[in-house]
Amino acid sequence: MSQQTVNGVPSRGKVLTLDNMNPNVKRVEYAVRGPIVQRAVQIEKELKEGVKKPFSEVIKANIGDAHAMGQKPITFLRQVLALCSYPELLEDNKFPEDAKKRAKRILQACGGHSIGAYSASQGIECVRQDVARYIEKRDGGISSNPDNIYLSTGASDAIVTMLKLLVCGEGRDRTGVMISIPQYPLYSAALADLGAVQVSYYLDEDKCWSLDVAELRRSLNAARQHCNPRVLCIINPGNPTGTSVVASVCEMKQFCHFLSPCVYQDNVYAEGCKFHSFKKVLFEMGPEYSSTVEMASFHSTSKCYMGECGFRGGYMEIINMDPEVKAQLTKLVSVRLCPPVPGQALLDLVVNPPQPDEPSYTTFMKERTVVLADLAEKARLTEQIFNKVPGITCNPVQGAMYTFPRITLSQKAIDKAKEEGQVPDMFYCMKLLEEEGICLVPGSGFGQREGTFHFRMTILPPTEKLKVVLHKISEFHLRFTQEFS
Ligand SMILES: Cc1ncc(COP(=O)(O)O)c(C=O)c1O
Repeated sequence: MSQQTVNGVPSRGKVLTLDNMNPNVKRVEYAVRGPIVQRAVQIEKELKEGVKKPFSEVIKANIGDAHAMGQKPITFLRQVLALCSYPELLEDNKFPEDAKKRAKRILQACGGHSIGAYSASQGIECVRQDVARYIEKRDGGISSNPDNIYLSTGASDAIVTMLKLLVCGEGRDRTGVMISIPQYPLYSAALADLGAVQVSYYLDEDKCWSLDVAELRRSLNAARQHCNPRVLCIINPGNPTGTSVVASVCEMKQFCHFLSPCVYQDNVYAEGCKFHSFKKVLFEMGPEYSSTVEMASFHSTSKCYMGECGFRGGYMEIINMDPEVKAQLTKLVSVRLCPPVPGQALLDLVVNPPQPDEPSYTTFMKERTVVLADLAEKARLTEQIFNKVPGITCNPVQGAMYTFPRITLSQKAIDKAKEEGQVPDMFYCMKLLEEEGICLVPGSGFGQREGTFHFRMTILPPTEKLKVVLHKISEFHLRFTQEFS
């Protein structure tokens, strides 16, 4: 047999091929940056090259990235980070004294007094102390131990670390992790990567995407037939559904572990709705729960009013974890040395913002309030505009920074999508992208009930731009419906 050559040199077959690579990695899917986003990037390049399109820019409403959508950084956060990054600025009198004080405190806590040095693997001690104090204040005085706080590279890293710790067993003993449908695809992707069993429970779209305990029980009982469901994950407030989960958590004791990502804890807009931490709920349920339910909750610098997702700051708090397992967790996080130190510094400012007697307080509060008030207004506008369109049904955006409206697609549209080799909502979103330059994520990337179709859109674009986006989607929907009627 003749040997293949490349430029005259005999070529050796690849050692790593699709057939022999880790099969779990091939099962990983992450719609938020999937094929639709790749096409959006390609269209942006085509626009730059002068290709004529019916629009002049691509609006990427596919991801919760506030700064990419034009949100300005909060002054105090960036002042302290600038001072930490370039301590010579501590001599500059343009910086307020409280920002300097904070920067000095953080620098002193850093190895070598520089944010360029590694920190302890669990995170800088004084930052963990500040996180614990923040949690105590948030939860009305329920104590939090800095030893139970682990700083992380955004929330994603901590969530994956916790899942790693939890997954074990083979066959029917394999760990099952209950996640909501729709869900944020980090969870399904991490479960696929780790070879864990995804156990889906459905949120009730007709009741504003609420969590139904009977559905949790159904899903748990069904899962027991084929795996070992040990973990319940509840995203609160929800992504992609934009709803604020107010759940009865009496069922929680059935689970060995409870994961509570609450990266949107400041993003609650609906009147009468308030963020409830599950830790607080546990303590309100009494010591039978608060001293036994093993729980990990997660927060991040990526969302809320700061939107500083590029800094990759975050933390997790664990409660009731077996001390020997905790030692394993500490060992596991030490393998990646430490989370980014600038992200830790930023997190410190988020959990310990300027106080009323400090010079930066007024500006800080003004900037924070404007961002959150704008988001609340955009949440309201989104629901209002979409619900005027026949064929789009949009639940109130009570929290987080997304809407997940239901779209009615005709059989003709569904058949056409099939002909094109696409799932129907991908077909819809691709067509929207090609015709209007708006990039959304198809609902199928988050999971949805069979026969229903949705898309996820962030409400982050500036208000005037958001209005244009909402109207363009509305007009597109009417055109699409007519084309496939
Ligand atoms: C529910 C949920 N968990 C985790 C994350 C990850 O956030 P981070 O940027 O902190 O890794 C996100 C980001 O969108 C999210 O929506």
